[in-house]
Amino acid sequence: MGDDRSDWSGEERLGDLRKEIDTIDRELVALLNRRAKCSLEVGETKKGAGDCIFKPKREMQVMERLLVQTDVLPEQHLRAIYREIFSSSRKLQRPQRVAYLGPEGTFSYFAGVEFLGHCADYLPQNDIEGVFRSVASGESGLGIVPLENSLHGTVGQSLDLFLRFGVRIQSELFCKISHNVMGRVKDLASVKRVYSHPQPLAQCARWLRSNLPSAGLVPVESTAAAARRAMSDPEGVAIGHIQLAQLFDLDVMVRSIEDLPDNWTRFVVIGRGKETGLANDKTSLLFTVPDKSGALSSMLDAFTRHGINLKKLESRPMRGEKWKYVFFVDLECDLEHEEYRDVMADLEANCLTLRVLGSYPAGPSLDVSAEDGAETPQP
Ligand SMILES: O=C(O)C(=O)C[C@]1(C(=O)O)C=C[C@@H](O)C=C1
Repeated sequence: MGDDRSDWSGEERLGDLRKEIDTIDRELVALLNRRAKCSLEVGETKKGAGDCIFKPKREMQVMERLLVQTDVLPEQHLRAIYREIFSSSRKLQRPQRVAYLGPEGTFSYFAGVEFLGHCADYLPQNDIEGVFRSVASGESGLGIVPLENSLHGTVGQSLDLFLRFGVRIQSELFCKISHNVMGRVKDLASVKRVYSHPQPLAQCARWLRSNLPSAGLVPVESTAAAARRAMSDPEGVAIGHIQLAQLFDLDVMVRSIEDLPDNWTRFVVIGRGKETGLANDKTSLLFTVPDKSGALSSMLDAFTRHGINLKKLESRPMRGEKWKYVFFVDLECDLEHEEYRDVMADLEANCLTLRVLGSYPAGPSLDVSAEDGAETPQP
């Protein structure tokens, strides 16, 4: 009974292991502080040189090196730990606000936290224009905006805002979007109202028709606003991100109700700075061409001549000039790197105007639809 020798040795072993963990934790905190001091010095150097704080390519290189080294610690855990180390490091160098399409609980919010960590100060904006404005004015150091969706295509508003604001793309990320039914209703049969943003309502239309045919669909300005409505409606549910349930104290009633499950949104992080030095993977450009036969194809030929892969080509109306268009392209190269100087000259010779929106590393794929967030392979 209580004095079994094997229990005693088990307790001794536990005591020893806890002592070992305490020692390791002391060493870890000492090392984290050493790292933080280094980061502060890096920050001072950058301030002197007018350089930007957020260096996504450098963060990815550090991460890749560490992943090779990891042993029992799974990749996903190491990534989560380092996301927060980088987040703290950036904040130590310069407290940075991150503007996003609010309120707290939207997919933009979760994309931001999943990518930039919890140490940043997230500043909700009423619309995407507010995000661009906040970054361009210097109120926020960074902003996060949706650029395109794998099922619904380009977010035209985001592209158009690049024409009005002189901000640059610093990084990209791909987020898996999934929708859930949440509320304080005892069962589906008692649901009278379904609140959500029009897009999730459309993306779940088939499921709603089959499972809640007599409930009224109530479009609201965001999925977070829907969760707020569901909180005070005993016969209403919200559709949105699963973490809204925790934020608004709702029960998750049904998970992943989207009609097409492979739903990804590409977000970009915008800022005012330009990362220098490290060769990036992608470049986004906007350009205009003369209104004459072959003008666009001579631009495309220039990409072909230099062996540059075009990932995306989109045209948008030019502001204030009807029936004239501006072209947005994503290229698989770092056009701002010195080795592309001649290519840039060639491109400039073939267009009317050309603006580099940013060179940045190819983004990770994050399953922000998961309860605790997780990395998944590229779609
Ligand atoms: O290497 C830098 O430029 C740093 O500022 C350091 C550091 C880091 O903590 O490792 C911090 C922020 C950058 O986004 C990249 C890396």
